[in-house]
Amino acid sequence: MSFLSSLADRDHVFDFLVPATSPVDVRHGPILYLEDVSVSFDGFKAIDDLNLTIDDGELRCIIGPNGAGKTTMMDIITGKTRPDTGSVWFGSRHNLLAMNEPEIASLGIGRKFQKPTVFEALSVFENLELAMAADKRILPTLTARMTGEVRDRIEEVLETIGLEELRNGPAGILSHGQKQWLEIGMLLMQRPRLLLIDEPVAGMTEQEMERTAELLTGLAGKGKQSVVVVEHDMGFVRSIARTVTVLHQGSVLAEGSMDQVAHDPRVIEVYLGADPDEEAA
Ligand SMILES: Nc1ncnc2c1ncn2[C@@H]1O[C@H](COP(=O)(O)OP(=O)(O)OP(=O)(O)O)[C@@H](O)[C@H]1O
Repeated sequence: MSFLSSLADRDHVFDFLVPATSPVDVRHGPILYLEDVSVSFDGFKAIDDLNLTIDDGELRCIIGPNGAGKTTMMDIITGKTRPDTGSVWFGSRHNLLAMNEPEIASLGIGRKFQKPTVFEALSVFENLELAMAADKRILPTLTARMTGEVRDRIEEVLETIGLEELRNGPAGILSHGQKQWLEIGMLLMQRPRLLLIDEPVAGMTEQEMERTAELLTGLAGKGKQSVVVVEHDMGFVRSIARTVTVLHQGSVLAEGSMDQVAHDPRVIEVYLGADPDEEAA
């Protein structure tokens, strides 16, 4: 919309009038919208005219070969990398390209990297408590400032991630899978609207993978979170995916149900290999 026509549009809300913390507005569209986004590193186009739309409450899986641009895409959404061109919107109000990383995080976009980074010496409970604290160096319990509201939220999150029984044990003794769930719980403490999760099941046992599938599918939903999962494990993707986006050379090669993309000849050629049923089973 041009500046002049936006002046005439009574519903138009100017960026500078919207406080960074105002709630995400998904009444008229998606929760996340990337349009014609490109970024080059030393002349190499890592993201090339990328278009992506994530609906409110959706659970989307992103797959693609190494170097397809999945991490760079996440970096652009969270403000770590600035694209050369394009636009990135969170709901219809928040222009993410006008914000820095902390501002974007405070809007309710949580990111989980592949490797869990919990505080091993602290208990599971304290890790969740710390995720809520404004000053990460001081546990609220030490200053006797933990409110009932925070305590209730911790209880809720402990139940969601299935670690109630382990609440008082040090996070260091958790299995790899349990650490991943705790870290997801730490993100949930902030009541995010969008979760970006990088390879959640790498290194997990079958049982942990099943539990993670339940956790992620349970988190997604309208009025709850939207979840974007980058994952290489096709069995896991098949078990959780409604819609799969295949990235290749920085743009969307295919999008659809797991079955649709697994049988797409272009996807088979660049990513899945010759036998989609075998690879995607
Ligand atoms: N900061 C950077 N400087 C130079 N090149 C970069 C930078 N970040 C990413 N790239 C390049 O951009 C391309 C896309 O990388 P990216 O890490 O986004 O891919 P990916 O899909 O996440 O891969 P993987 O599945 O291996 O994690 C790669 O060729 C990578 O080498």
